[in-house]
Amino acid sequence: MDTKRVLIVMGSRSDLPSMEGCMKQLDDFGVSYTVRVLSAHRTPNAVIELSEQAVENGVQVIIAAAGGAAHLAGVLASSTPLPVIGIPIQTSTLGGMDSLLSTVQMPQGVPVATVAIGKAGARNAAILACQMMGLADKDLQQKIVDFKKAQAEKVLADSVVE
Ligand SMILES: Nc1c(C(=O)O)ncn1[C@@H]1O[C@H](COP(=O)(O)O)[C@@H](O)[C@H]1O
Repeated sequence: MDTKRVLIVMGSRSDLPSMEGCMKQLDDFGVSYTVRVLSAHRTPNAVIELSEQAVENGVQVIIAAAGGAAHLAGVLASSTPLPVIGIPIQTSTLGGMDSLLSTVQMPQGVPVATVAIGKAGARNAAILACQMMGLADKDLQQKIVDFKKAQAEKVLADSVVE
């Protein structure tokens, strides 16, 4: 099996539309990833097993997305030494504030690096994962440098409104 550097886990297939930007951003940086749909509530044993095996499978960063009572990222973080980035999925009932608080408010000793609610957060999770991996991968780090430069140039080019 090919080693994929990023493991993306989402709580439900209903989260997929919110996650497309995350996958696209990793594609743009040329970073390989695996996507799994598993739930800390519905399939707890499978989530723990996946997390426990992540290091030996060659994973470097885990990205976890869940909505509502979003315990997925925290449960993944409980069973791996790898960094876990949590994406709070936007919800129709509480706007994603439920997802945000249940992802970010981890107890001491089990951090989850939580990004913004929804699609912006999903894209930022991919960028943050690449920044982490860029510490030991100078080519990837250079791609981040180029990306930020291009982004800044675009903002400056569009900066004059009238
Ligand atoms: N928050 C969690 C977890 C978990 O934290 O393990 N598992 C599923 N979910 C979330 O439930 C929402 C509704 O899921 P369904 O659409 O399958 O009912 C999704 O946003 C999912 O991430």
